[in-house]
Amino acid sequence: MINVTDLTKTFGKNQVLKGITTTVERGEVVALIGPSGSGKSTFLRCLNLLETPTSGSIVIDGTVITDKGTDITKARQHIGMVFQHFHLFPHMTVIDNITFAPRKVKRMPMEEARSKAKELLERVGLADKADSYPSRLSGGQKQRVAIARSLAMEPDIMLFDEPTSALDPEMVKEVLAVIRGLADSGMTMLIVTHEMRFARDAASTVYFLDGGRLVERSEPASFFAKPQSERAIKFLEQVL
Ligand SMILES: Nc1ncnc2c1ncn2[C@@H]1O[C@H](COP(=O)(O)OP(=O)(O)OP(=O)(O)O)[C@@H](O)[C@H]1O
Repeated sequence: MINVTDLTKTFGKNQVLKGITTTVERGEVVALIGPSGSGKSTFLRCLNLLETPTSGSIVIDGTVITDKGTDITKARQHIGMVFQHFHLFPHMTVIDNITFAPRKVKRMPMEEARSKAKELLERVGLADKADSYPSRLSGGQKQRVAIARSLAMEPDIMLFDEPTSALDPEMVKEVLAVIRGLADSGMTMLIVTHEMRFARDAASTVYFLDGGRLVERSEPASFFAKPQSERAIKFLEQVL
């Protein structure tokens, strides 16, 4: 579904991604872990062209999105992204946040968009918050609205960039439960996370990045039981 070949990204003189090659299958849930600055977010952001790769290629469902002349808006329609800070539209109600893109981009009729939004709110446990404004919600609720808003575009792939890092500990669980539900439903997902337990329990594959390289790519059970590289061993000693 996603084929990445020899992907590099350089900011000024800083080569942040140093040739990443990998394949993500449909339905795979990839947890991206590694030390701060190892390139996890940059890798994720390259997948929906929030960062333009310096070299290499990314092919999603047969479309080379890294070609010059790629229609970025079109490429992004199939990829949802959820950020650490929720980026909700503050002056719109929850339901208007969710219906905005389907109406504007897909030209979905209002009634259909609202009915889909209500289903999504149900799914993330916020059916009673449709008419609230984001400022009235807790961080965990805001993040769940952000997830519903991404899902409203019916993406094939969801990208999560540290979705729980800005949340108080008691809210982490509710957001991870929603993400986990999505994983169980077969959504293809890549998640940059510092939640090792989540990576171990919910991911199908763990990517360990270090210094801009994909150092290990394995099933969580084997990665956490027996990491192969010195760097991963040291990293896990620090975080577990
Ligand atoms: N827009 C940018 N301009 C310049 N440098 C950047 C930019 N984005 C990221 N970097 C640099 O790229 C490197 C990797 O950053 P990235 O955010 O991808 O790492 P990360 O592994 O996600 O780290 P963290 O866990 O701390 O979020 C860092 O040195 C960072 O300063």
